[in-house]
Amino acid sequence: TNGSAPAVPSDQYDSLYLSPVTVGSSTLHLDFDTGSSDLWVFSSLQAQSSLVGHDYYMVDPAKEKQGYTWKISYGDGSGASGKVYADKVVVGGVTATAQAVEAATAVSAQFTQDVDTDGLLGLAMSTLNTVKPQQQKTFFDTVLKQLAQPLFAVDLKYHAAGSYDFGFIDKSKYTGAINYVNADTSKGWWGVSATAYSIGNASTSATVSGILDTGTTLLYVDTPIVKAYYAKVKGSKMDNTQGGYVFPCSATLPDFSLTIGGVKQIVPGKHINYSPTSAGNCFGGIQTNDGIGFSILGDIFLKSKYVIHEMGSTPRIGFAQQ
Ligand SMILES: O=C(CNCCc1c[nH]c2ccccc12)Nc1scc(-c2ccccc2)c1C(=O)NCc1ccccc1
Repeated sequence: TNGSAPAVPSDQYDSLYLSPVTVGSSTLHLDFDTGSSDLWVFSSLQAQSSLVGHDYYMVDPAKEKQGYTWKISYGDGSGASGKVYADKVVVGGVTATAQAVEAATAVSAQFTQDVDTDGLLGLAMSTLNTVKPQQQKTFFDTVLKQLAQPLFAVDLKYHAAGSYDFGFIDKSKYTGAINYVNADTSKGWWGVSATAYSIGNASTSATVSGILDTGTTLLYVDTPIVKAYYAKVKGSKMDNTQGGYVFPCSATLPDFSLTIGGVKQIVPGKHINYSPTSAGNCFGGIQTNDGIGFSILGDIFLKSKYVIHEMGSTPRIGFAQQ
């Protein structure tokens, strides 16, 4: 089988993208996340006050995986935890009949206040799943064998609705060739490495290793690259109070690219103006990966491409121009 689900920006800045998913008998709007591996949802196990504004999963005690728990925390300090159920999950017509559904009993304020997000659907390797005493499969792993092809394709868009395709490549969603590289899945993520970067039309050799991550909004790369980029943006500065590089909203932003598999993957300058700040300037879509230890190729990087994640005998990533 095959299936496709829309990916709709949650706000005017593309902070995150939401996709409709049937979980049990509820339709929830989840953030598909290639940077983590838990399918967790707001649930009836939480206090009503935490559920205001959210759709949530009505747990059925008969479906509980007794004694199973989960607890996840992310780099921004957000997180959630709870219990585990086995229930039907449907994404774009693709059905997992007994998918591990991680029902929240506690969710951090970062998620509770974001009333549009009813949970996350992890699409990294199942080796990163946090369920104890036994790790559970991601939705993709659960349905893999029933898919016509062992892949999903990510089509996130700039300030517009895109899609996630499961089991097939949609030729109408890209132009030109698909450029494939092997994925490094050894750390549980969809890892890739670049051999150069370019700012405007100046290219520099460098090794940039990172992960593809639909669950992270921005593009985080090594500090020297970030400094070199904003050196080309008049009036830009690192503003610690705002948590990153900012610049005058009228600034012209150069394109940025990473050369992966010998092909320049270009991020248009326009996409690097992420959002206005409360201080009257604009916040950069490229920021430093200080303290993370690798680069995170988040939505800012992804939203100009059609990216195929293929879990064949050798996991591969395919890049094509939207
Ligand atoms: O966790 C994910 C993907 N799921 C995100 C779900 C999510 C976390 N808040 C959310 C808020 C809304 C929607 C989804 C999420 N990716 C990875 S790999 C390494 C790090 C990391 C490790 C150490 C330090 C920093 C990052 C992260 C990370 O924390 N990204 C989020 C982020 C990255 C930078 C800044 C903020 C957040």
